[in-house]
Amino acid sequence: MPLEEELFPSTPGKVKNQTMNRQLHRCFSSTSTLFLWALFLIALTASYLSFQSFVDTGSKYFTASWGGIQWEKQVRNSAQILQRRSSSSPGMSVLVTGAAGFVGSHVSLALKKRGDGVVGIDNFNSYYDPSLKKARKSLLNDHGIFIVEGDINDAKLLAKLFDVVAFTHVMHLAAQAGVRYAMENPGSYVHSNIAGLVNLLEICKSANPQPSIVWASSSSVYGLNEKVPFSESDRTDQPASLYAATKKAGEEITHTYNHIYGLSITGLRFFTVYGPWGRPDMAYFSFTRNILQGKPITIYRGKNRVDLARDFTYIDDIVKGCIGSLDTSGKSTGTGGKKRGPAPYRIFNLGNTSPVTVPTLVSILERHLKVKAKKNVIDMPGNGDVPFTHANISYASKEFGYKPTTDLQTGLKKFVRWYLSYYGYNGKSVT
Ligand SMILES: O=C(O)[C@H]1O[C@H](OP(=O)(O)OP(=O)(O)OC[C@H]2O[C@@H](n3ccc(=O)[nH]c3=O)[C@H](O)[C@@H]2O)[C@H](O)[C@@H](O)[C@H]1O
Repeated sequence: MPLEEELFPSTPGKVKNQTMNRQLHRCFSSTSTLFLWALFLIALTASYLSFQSFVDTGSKYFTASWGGIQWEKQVRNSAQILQRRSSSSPGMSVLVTGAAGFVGSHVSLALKKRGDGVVGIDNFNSYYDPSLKKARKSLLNDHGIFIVEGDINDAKLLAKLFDVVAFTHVMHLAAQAGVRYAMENPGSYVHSNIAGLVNLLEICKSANPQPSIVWASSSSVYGLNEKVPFSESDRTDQPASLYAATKKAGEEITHTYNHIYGLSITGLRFFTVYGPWGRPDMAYFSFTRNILQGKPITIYRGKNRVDLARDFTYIDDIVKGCIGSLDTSGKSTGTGGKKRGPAPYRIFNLGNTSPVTVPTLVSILERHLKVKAKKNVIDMPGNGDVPFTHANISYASKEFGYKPTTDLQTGLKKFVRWYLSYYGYNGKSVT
């Protein structure tokens, strides 16, 4: 009805009829509104209930991805010590975190081969190609090592693992690695290297018996230190990257758990580890891929055109250092989360003691690959890199006879052989 007609009707009778109609209409429309509201509420309740059941199914699925009789059996079998080395050395049962990683997979295999029990945990994140991690996992699986897919931040999962197995040692290698990536994704370093570490230590401190812990720190903690070679007692309070800062924080955090709860702690400062099954994000690996694919490589150069140098350390030497550390770690002293006496707290450099410049690394690769690199040399961007690293290894050598034996030339030859057998000459699938 037009507005004027409603305000000024032409006949009074019409007004009465229209008023009745309007009331009827209002009544009808309020019933239909009610009906619509009821429908809406029913739909809301239904969607809430189906969401709840989705959440339930999800958590059941999550729980089901670990746990259960079969899963526990796999964990127990994998942790079984198969060979005592001597009456004084009964063998270990080791939880290896980051077991599908580069160092983790090598250490796990070496432990298993000499008869120790090994259970792995790895979150298979996509920082680099997870298919390489899956391939390492299947290699370990062939040797009877079970890797649980999970995150070290998952307290329930870690507690369950310690319920099932009384681990004597934890080899903690799970971490967010990479110096320059810390500028892109700082949160991932806090998540794994700080929060994950604390979560793991919380579980270890409450475990009964407490395990001894050996874990991966990094040469990067020396940061802007200029005294060479780097010794464990040198300054480590000038980190050049967030990665280094989180590793340094790890050294302080583990010290606290050693001090308060009597956990035996050994921190290993690895110096640019390389070798077969390595990390695709590292220079030697990405250079190899680019050289073979005919793509240019970027070589950073330090201040005043000085070449950058690293104390590149071959994986087999690092594995020996890890095992030597485990064998000499000594016992944790706490029970029920309470310290009973002082426990060992140690930090070792694991390096090669002979730094090599990045351009030399490239020329060794060119020789092994028989391909010339397309080089693009630029000044080092302010991205967390340090100009050089050089390890003094006398402490590790004294404590457990650490003695690296593979030079860069020999180690890269082994790496290239593995690379070509794994990816082929084109290596197109490498990401
Ligand atoms: O010892 C460690 O604690 C660390 O070692 C490793 O870090 P880095 O020593 O930085 O190794 P890596 O990236 O291979 O660069 C090697 C050299 O190539 C130079 N570099 C690198 C990339 C590039 O494109 N160009 C280049 O010149 C670069 O400037 C550098 O001079 C681990 O990644 C790290 O996780 C940690 O474990």
